[in-house]
Formats: sequence, structure tokens, C-alpha cells
Amino acid sequence: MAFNWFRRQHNESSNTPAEVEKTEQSQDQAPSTPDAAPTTTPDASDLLAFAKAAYKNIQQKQQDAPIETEAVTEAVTEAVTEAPVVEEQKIEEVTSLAPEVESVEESVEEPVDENTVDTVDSTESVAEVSDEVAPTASTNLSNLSFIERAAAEREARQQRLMQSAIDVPAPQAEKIDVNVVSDTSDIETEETEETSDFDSDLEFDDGFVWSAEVLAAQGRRPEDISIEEINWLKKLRRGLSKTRRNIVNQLKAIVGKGPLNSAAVTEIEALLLQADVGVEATDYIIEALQTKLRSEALPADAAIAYLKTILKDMLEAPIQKSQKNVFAPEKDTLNIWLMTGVNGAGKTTTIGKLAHLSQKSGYRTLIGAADTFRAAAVEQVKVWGTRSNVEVISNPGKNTDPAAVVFDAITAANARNTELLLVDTAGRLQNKKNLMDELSKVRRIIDKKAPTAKVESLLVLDATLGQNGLRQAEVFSQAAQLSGVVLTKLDGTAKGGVALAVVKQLGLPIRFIGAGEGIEDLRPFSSYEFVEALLSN
Ligand SMILES: Nc1nc2c(ncn2[C@@H]2O[C@H](COP(=O)(O)OP(=O)(O)OP(=O)(O)O)[C@@H](O)[C@H]2O)c(=O)[nH]1
Repeated sequence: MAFNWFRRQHNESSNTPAEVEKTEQSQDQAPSTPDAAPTTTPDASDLLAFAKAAYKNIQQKQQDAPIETEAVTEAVTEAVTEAPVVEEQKIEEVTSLAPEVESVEESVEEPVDENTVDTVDSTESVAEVSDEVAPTASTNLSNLSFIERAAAEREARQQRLMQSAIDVPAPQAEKIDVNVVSDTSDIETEETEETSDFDSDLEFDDGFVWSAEVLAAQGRRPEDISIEEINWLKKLRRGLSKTRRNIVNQLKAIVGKGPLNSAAVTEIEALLLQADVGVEATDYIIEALQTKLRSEALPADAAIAYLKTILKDMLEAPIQKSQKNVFAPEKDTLNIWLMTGVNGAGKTTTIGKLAHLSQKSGYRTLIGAADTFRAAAVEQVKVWGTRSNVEVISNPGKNTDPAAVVFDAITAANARNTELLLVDTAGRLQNKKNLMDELSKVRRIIDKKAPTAKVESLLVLDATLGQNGLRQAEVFSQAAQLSGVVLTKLDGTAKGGVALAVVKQLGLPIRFIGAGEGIEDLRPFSSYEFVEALLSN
């Protein structure tokens, strides 16, 4: 069974031993205020051992694999991309593209499939170790206090992990960007902007350790972690490095001076606005910080921890409200995702990446090329269809009715038992009214032709546009009954804070984020991972 990327666990969990300790301590000792963070933070050596165990498992999987998955997949998709673009075909003639690619991709996907996890038995997970330690501890350590028992358990767990972990080189500090302008003395080691192709490389560096720690905090086991997840988190962290550099270093300098006073709050306000967090979201954050500050003075670490909680809660609010914590196509039924957004926002690229994600997550997928306004749009979406090995339903005529394409796409989807139909729509028409009319018409056709389908309407937004992008978004939110946002181009922008503006100003949940131009550079949004990447050290 394919690993379902849409349903990947990505919420902070209290399942890790460290987190269990955290919960128990907070229950035993005090209300969970950020001040308690230093005493409840997972032990650093524990986390390092976790990262080493994860590293060993991935290494083992790669050794077991006949061919390197990512490298071959990329090579195949590149080869497909370079192939001449298929000529316009009538819907009836659309046949499955490049079947040999499918078979190669399937065969190389297998080693990272979750089913293979069982075959890797050389390392025990933190959770398993913990389970084993617990009874012994309760038998032998029953007379100890909670803290003493927790320390003893941690020691035992760590020893078990260390026994199974291999020797790996010490994490290498990634290149220090000499351009970093910071008024702090502790220059942060930062990833550079260059996009080295690390997809197939396995390096035990800072990025690996950080990513493993983020996964550990979400209750993951070392043997369940795949190189793709590590690579994604590294990419996300690197993508947000500009924003982080601008916010965190200075933020630390401000809060590091001591308890926050009103001047410090004003400085934080300016920093947030610079990162395109927007006035509304900034006001909310400042208000929340001030409320906290009125009651107590916060040391630097606690202030950052508290800020993380505020941001995470903000990003989670519309997700909770939508009552769809997991945004995934439903199996064995037709799901239709309408993709909207202005030209250039990354709509076509997003459709291609989503098609790929969907395909490799085991959904029968189809694309409907309903952006008939711009001649090149259909060709572009076809190229992405070829890359992701997903059929594209289009109409060969010029300026054809997009609603007719959608009609045909639904017919084809029904005939093929499609589970996810991704529909490209026009990003620009002669005027706002035409655009709204067209989107409404497409929606009507869907409701009529596929009344039982699960329909979602996603707005693709370019993060680099910051606040300007949000203004463009308004017309779509009026016309398309939006159910969420895909935030693209988060790599290399200093405006990563716009994610907070999106949820506050548009009131929409972020469902996916794009952090690069490659086919693997889009994943479901996790508020926990995003905030960690935004405010990590
Ligand atoms: N760096 C980066 N570039 C991206 C990302 N997503 C899309 N792009 C680039 O943005 C440009 C526009 O992307 P498209 O997918 O063509 O955008 P569109 O909204 O379909 O716009 P049209 O093609 O004009 O219809 C392309 O060069 C993409 O490679 C991303 O997450 N990061």
C-alpha cells in the first residue's frame, strides 16, 4: 500500500516519551506556561540519539533498496519532461501516458513504503524502548519520585538507543551566510539560498537533526521516518531562512535583553509587519503577548515558546473551524479540487505537484485543463500531467468553454473511477465580473454533473507577493466558495509571515505549501512544522 502523503501525521503529539514526561510533569506540577519550558524540554542527547537511530534506519533502507528511489524517479520524470509534448487529443483518445514510467516509479517507490518498515528490525524505536523500560522501571524504581524515575527511564532509554544507533559524523554546521545582518552577537548558522539537490543525499547534518527532532516531537518512531520527510522539512526550514533571519535573530536580541517591556513589544510589532504578517495578525499577536506580559515577565526562551504557541493557534484556528483537520481526498469516491488563483501564482505547478502527490499516495488521479483563456495554460498543465504521469483532459479548440471541459473531465473521471480530479481554472479574464461568472458556471456544472462528489476550492497564493497577493485573492474568495489556500514560493522569501495574514485576513485554512519548483516541493501544511521552521534556532 502506498504511503498516503495527504494523511501523513503532522501534528504535535504527546506520544513521545519526552512529551509524556512533559504532560505528566505539567499535570503534576504546574499549569503549562511557557516558563515551564526549560524544565520540560526533551533532553538534547535523547533527541540526538533519536536522530541517529532515524539516520541509521534510512541508511539501511537505502542499502536494501536496489536503486535509489528519488534519483531514479527524478531521472525518469526528467526524461519524460524532455519528451516532445503530446499533441492535442480528443478526450476519447486520451490514453495513459508513459506506462513504463509508472512501472519504474512503482518499483522504486516500494522501498520507502511504510510496509517495508517491518523489515527493518535493527533499531528499536523510542516508543518501543519506552514501552519496554516502563514495566522494569515501575518494578524497580517504584520508590523513587516522579522526577527521579523519569531521569532513570530516560537514562535507560538513551542507553538502548545508543546501543542500536550507529556512529555518524557529528552534525555539520551548515554554511554561515556572511550576508546575515543581525544585531545579535550569536550569529545563527544558516542555510544558503542556493538550491543544492539533496533529495537523494543522506547527510547527518544540522538540518537532519532538526528535522528528526521535529518528527520526534510529533510522536514518530525512528524507523518510520523516510528520507522524503526529512528532505521536505529541511527544504521548509531552508525556505523560511530569510524570514527567520529577519525575525528570529532580532527577536532573540529583543527578548534576550530581559523581560519584555512596551518598547520591546513595539520593536516586535515592527518586525512582524516587515515579515508581512499584516496589521490584523500583528495586532492579535501583540495583544496576546502583552496580555501575558502584564501577568509575568518572560525569559527569552519562554517568550519564544509562548510566541510559537500563539502563532500555531492562529494557524490552526481556521483548520479547526473547518472541521477538517486532515485535508485529503476520500478513497473510492470522486473528489474534485478546483484550483483558482491569479496567473503566475504557481497554479499550474501546484496542480502538477498535487497530481504527483496524489498519484504516489495511491489515488486514481485526473487533471481537467479548464484554463482555456490563456492558450499556453493547457500546454503547461499537460507538461505537468506528463511529469506526474496523470492524464489531462482538455479541449483542442481555442477559447473553448471551460465549463464544457469540466463537463468532459467529470465524464472521464466517472468512466475511470477517478478519486481525485484536479481542475485548472483561469486566473485572469477581461474583467472581474467575467472571472466570477466563469467560476460560478464551473461550480454549477460540477454540482449538476457530479452531485455526490466531494468538492473543494483551493486558492493558490504567491507568498512572495505578501500583502499584495492577499488583495488579489479577494475576488476569488467572493467567487469560488474557497475552502483553503495553497501558499507557494515559500522558499527564499522574506515574507513567510504572510501565512499568518492569510489566516487572519482571509479566514481561510492553509492546506498545502510549496517551497520550490520541483515536483516534490509541495506538501500538506502543518502549523506545527511551519512554526518550528519559522522560529527554530
Ligand atoms: N521558487 C518557487 N517557484 C515556484 C513555486 N511554485 C511555482 N513556482 C514558479 O512560479 C512560476 C509560475 O508558476 P505557474 O505554475 O506557471 O503559475 P500559474 O499560476 O499557473 O501561472 P500561469 O502559468 O501564468 O498560468 C513558475 O516559474 C514556477 O516554476 C514554488 O513553490 N517555489
